[in-house]
Amino acid sequence: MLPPLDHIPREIASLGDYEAAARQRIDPAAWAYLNAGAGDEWTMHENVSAFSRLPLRTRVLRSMQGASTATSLFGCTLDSPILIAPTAYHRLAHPDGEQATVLAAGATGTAMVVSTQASLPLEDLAAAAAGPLWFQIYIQPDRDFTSALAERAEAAGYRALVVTVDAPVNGLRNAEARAGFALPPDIRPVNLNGMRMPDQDAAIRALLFGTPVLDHAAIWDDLGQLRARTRLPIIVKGIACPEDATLALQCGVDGIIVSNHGGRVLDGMPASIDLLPAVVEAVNGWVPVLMDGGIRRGNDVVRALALGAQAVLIGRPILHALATAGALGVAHAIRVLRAELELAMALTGCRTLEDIGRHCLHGSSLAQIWPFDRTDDLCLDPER
Ligand SMILES: Cc1cc2nc3c(=O)[nH]c(=O)nc-3n(C[C@H](O)[C@H](O)[C@H](O)COP(=O)(O)O)c2cc1C
Ligand SMILES: CC(C)CC(=O)C(=O)O
Repeated sequence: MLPPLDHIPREIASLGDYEAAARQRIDPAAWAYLNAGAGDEWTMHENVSAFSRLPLRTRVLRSMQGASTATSLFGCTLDSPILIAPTAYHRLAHPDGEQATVLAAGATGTAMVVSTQASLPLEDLAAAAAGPLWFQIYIQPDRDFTSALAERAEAAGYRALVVTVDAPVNGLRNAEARAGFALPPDIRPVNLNGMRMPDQDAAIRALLFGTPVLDHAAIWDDLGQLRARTRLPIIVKGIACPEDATLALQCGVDGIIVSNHGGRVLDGMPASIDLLPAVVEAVNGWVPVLMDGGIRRGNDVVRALALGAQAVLIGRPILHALATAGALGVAHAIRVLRAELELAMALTGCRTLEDIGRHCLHGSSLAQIWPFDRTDDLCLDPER
C-alpha cells in the first residue's frame, strides 16, 4: 500500500481521481467498508448515474458581476452549499482521522457533520474546528445515552444535530463480508464509550424480528422527544418519501436530508436525486431540504439545487481525499468541487444560488422524476 501524499499531483484533477488514488492507499478490507454499498450495489451506482439523466440547460451573455456560491444554513455562514456528510471511522482512511477532515472543513468554509461513530472524541474535534460542525446522532437503544450525547455535542459547540433514521439495522454488506472486514482494535467508536452495544450480527443472524436491535429501534416518538431535549436545530437524515417528510415536519424538525445512505442500507432504492423532488414538494418550503448520494461533480450540485435542495453533502469522495493526502487532500477536493460548481453556475447563467432553478435542466429529462402537474412552470421566462 502506498503512503499518503504530502502534495497534490496534477493528475488529481477531479473527485474521481481521488477514488483511484485512495484505492492504492487503503487496506482492501477497510476499502470494502469505506467504499462499498449494500447487496449488489445497484443503488450505490444509481446514485451517481442518475445525475447523467438530467442534462443541463445553458444560458449565455448574462452578467456574472458579484457572483457567489455563499449560503447560510441554520445560522452557519458557508462558502458554498457543499457540506461534508457524516462518515464513520476516518482513522481507517488516514492516521489523523477526523482531526484532518475538521481542519480541511474549516480552511474551506465548509460545515462538517461529525459521525456518532467518529474515531476521535467529539470534544477534541470541536476544539480543533475553525468552522461550523454539526453532530450526527443515531438514536441508540439506550435513550438516556442518546440524550447525553446530544448534550455533549451542544456543550462542545456543535451547531446542529443530524439525526440519521434510515439505518435501524446495518445493510447487507456483502463486500465487507467477502473482504473479511473487522474494525482494527485501535479504531473504535470512542463517543459511544460506556454504552452497551447490542450485537448486530447476532441480531441479523436471528432474522431480525424479536431481536434486541429492532426491539429498541427508534420510532417517530423518539425524534419528538429528542426535539424537546435540545435547543440545537434538528436535521433528520435519511428521508426518502413525502409521507415521512410530512411526519418529520410534524415532529418539529428544522431540516431534512434526502438520502439513501449512499446505497449502503437498502439496495434497490432509487437514486437520491430521483427521491428529492417529491420530498421537496411535500415540505413545501417549511424547512430547508438537503440531499446526499452520488454527488461527484459541480454539475451535480447544480442539478440538486435545481430540483429544490438547498445544499448537498458528500461522503465517499471526502474519505478518498483523506486517504490520499490527509487534510490537504480534503481541502483540495472541496476546492475542486466548488470550482466546478462556479463553472456550472456561470454556464447555466446563475450568478447566485438563488438563481438556480428547474430552468437549469432540460424539461424532457424532468418529466421522468417530477410526477406533478408542474411542467407548466419549467421556466421559459427569459428573465430567469
Ligand atoms: C464509510 C461510510 C460511513 C458512513 N457512516 C455514516 C455514519 O456514521 N452516519 C451517517 O448518518 N451516515 C453515514 N454514511 C452515509 C453518508 O453520510 C452519506 O449518506 C453517503 O455517503 C452519501 O453518499 P456518497 O458517498 O455517494 O456521497 C456513511 C457512508 C460511508 C461511505
Ligand atoms: C458504523 C455504521 C453504522 C456507520 C454507517 O452509517 C455506515 O457504515 O454506513
